[in-house]
Amino acid sequence: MHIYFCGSIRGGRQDVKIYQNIVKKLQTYGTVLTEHVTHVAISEKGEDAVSGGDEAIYERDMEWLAQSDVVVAEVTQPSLGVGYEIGQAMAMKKRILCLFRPSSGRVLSAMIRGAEGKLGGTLFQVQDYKEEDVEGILENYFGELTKN
Ligand SMILES: O=c1[nH]c(=O)n([C@H]2C[C@H](O)[C@@H](COP(=O)(O)O)O2)cc1CO
Repeated sequence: MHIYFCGSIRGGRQDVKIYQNIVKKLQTYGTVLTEHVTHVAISEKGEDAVSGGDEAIYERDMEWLAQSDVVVAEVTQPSLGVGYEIGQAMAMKKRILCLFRPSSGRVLSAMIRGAEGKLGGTLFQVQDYKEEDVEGILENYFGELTKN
């Protein structure tokens, strides 16, 4: 299974440790195409080791998104890129799980929360979670997926 993980980069790197935990768990279910999102060496300036710059990053990521079987997005730290990836993934009719921590004190964008169910059935889901529950949430989600 190919998994596309979305997490904030230029939107701010505050949650990078949480991304690491999520991706570690995701790697037990398949290949995470975007593991770099969890790298502490990538600052909020973005990747600087990609020759071809932002255009190459965009093209690589859209290609990975197209290849993915499931998209998991941590949406607590607001990020234009993550919002864009989710919109594109919806247009591609991908299976998408958005994870949000209400304990952050933030209120999730209506363009994400309000899109729940819009692809029909459970294709687009938003799940509120606490950090300590994330493994169980992913176990349930991927358990259901592999049943189908
Ligand atoms: O350097 C990058 N590399 C990269 O893969 N991205 C992608 C993956 C992330 O899920 C998302 C983060 O978007 P943003 O940088 O706007 O927070 O965009 C984004 C950047 C920088 O915008």
